[in-house]
Amino acid sequence: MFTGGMSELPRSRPPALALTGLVKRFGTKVAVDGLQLTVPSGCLFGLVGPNGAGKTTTLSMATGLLRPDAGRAEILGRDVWSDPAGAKGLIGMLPDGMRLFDRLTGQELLRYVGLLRRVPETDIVSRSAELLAALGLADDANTLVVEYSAGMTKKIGLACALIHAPRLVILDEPFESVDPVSGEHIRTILRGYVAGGGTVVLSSHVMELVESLCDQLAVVAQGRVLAAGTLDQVRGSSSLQQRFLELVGYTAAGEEALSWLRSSSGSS
Ligand SMILES: Nc1ncnc2c1ncn2[C@@H]1O[C@H](COP(=O)(O)OP(=O)(O)OP(=O)(O)O)[C@@H](O)[C@H]1O
Repeated sequence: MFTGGMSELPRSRPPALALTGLVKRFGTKVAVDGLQLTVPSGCLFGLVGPNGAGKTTTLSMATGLLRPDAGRAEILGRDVWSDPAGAKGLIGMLPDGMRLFDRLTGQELLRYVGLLRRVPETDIVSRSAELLAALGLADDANTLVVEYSAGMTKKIGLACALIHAPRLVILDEPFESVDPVSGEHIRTILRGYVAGGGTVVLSSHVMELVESLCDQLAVVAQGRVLAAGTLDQVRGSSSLQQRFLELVGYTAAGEEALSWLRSSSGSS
């Protein structure tokens, strides 16, 4: 279980995110299996794991989108399930496959989210313009979101997660489908946000990205945390990619695997 940094925190400063004994089953499948995770305030925290490890399910429970079968999720000391308004008011989130009101333009969508989050009108205007410019969406501010590409949709979703300047942002694969230039802009935005005291939790499959961006991380597999802590604590003297493969038990496919695919004497 990860507890890095907690002992130095004053009692009055709860962790940004504390997940305790989280469990979620889908039928007989145990997607999240007693997961424990503590994310200190002010860090950029990466959540990595193989496909089906339980990352999305965990983040959905952490953000109040999915009710756990057991366990607790607390955001800055507020229980997500007994104080949903208090907890959700502190976060911005980019869920996996988020459904947006896509018959609005990008600018209209940001205004709508800003109003829901009680951002003053003048701030909505200035923040929307800044976010759209920073994410390379300024030219498409008046395009309907339904017409956005996958990467553009991801970026407008990220802008929606940030417009109210929350204390914690939880982002499920924020770099998926995003081009390298936009990816660099997103990194800059997230670093600046954390430098200003915010906390980011993001999931990703790209180890190099997590290695270059995150201060701390957790490796999740089969619904449990296998390792967590600072980058150096988790990877030791290996690269994160190498350490990840060791932790999740990667074994190379045998010579005979998919031999038909390598054959030059196929039937057609
Ligand atoms: N709604 C659902 N109904 C049934 N099973 C589900 C459901 N959602 C998730 N699962 C199962 O729970 C497990 C964890 O899924 P989850 O989406 O949380 O993994 P993940 O780590 O986010 O995976 P990926 O990296 O592929 O996005 C998987 O075995 C998945 O098949």
